Amino acid sequence: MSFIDQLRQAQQQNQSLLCVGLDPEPSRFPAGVARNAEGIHDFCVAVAEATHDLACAFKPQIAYFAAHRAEGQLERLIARLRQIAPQVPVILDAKRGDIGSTAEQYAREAFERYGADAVTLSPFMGFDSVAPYLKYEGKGAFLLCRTSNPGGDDLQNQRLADVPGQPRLYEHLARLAQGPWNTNGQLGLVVGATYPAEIERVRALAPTLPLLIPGVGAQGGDALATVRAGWREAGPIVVNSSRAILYASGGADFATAARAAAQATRDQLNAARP
Ligand SMILES: O=C(O)c1cc(=O)[nH]c(=O)n1[C@@H]1O[C@H](COP(=O)(O)O)[C@@H](O)[C@H]1O
Repeated sequence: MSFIDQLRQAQQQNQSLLCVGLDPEPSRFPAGVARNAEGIHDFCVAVAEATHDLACAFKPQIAYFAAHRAEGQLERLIARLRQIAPQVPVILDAKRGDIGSTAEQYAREAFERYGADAVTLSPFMGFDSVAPYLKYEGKGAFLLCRTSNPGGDDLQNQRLADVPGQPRLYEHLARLAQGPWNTNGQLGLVVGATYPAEIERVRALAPTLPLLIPGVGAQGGDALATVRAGWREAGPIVVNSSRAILYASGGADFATAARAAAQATRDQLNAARP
C-alpha cells in the first residue's frame, strides 16, 4: 500500500488529522519516569497507548533519541507502535539531506533500521539527494518547504531570479514536488501552521500532495486557519503537535492529560474541516 493510502486509512479509522509528535525530553519527564534512554522509551509508549485511537500518525523526532544514546530504544519504540496502533503510520522526523551515496545510507537507516513509513527530508541539495528514498516502494518522503520557524524566511521566502515568474524558493519547491520530482507519488511537503497564507499558496501549487503541518500547540499556530488553508478532499493534511500533548501535565497523570490534549486538538481540527 502507498504511504498516502495508509495515511488516508488511518485518518478515516481514527477520524483524525492529528499527528502526535514524539519529542521526549527527559528533563521534562514527571517523577517516576527514568530520565535516561529507557525512560525515553517508556514515556513515549505511555503517550502512544493513551493517544493511539486519536492520531493519524506518530512522528518521533530522531534528535531527541540520538542525543541521549536512545537509538536502540527508538527501534523498539517503533516496533511497539506497530502493536499499539498497527494502522497508524510512523513518520520519522530526521530532516536528512546529503549527496546520493550518503542519502542511500540515511534511507536505509529510516526504512530498514527503524522501519518508518515516511521520513522528513531537507531538499536543498537537490533531487539526487531525495531520489534514494524514492527507491523504497510504498514509503513517503516529506520535503521541508515553508517551515514553521521565523528563520524560514531567510531562504525559503526569497525569490529565484533565474526561474520564470521569479517564484519564491518554497513556491518553486512546491511545484517540483507536485510535478517532476514526484516520480512514484511518494512525496509530501512540510509547511508550518504558523504561516497559513503560505499553506494556502503551497496547496494551490501542490493540490494533491500530503502536507505535514507542524506548529499548532507550543508554537502557537492557528488550527482553524491551518485546516482551511490546507485541507482538501484530494490533498490530505497531517497536523503535528508535540510538546502541547507530551507535557500537558508534568505529573503522574501525564498520559491521561496527553490524551485529553490530543482529543481537544483532534476535535478542533475536525471542526474546522469544511
Ligand atoms: O519537520 C518537522 O516536523 C518540523 C518542521 C517545521 O517546520 N517545524 C517543526 O516544528 N517541525 C518539528 O515539529 C515538531 C514541533 O513540535 P512542537 O512545537 O512541540 O509541537 C518538532 O519535532 C519540530 O522539529
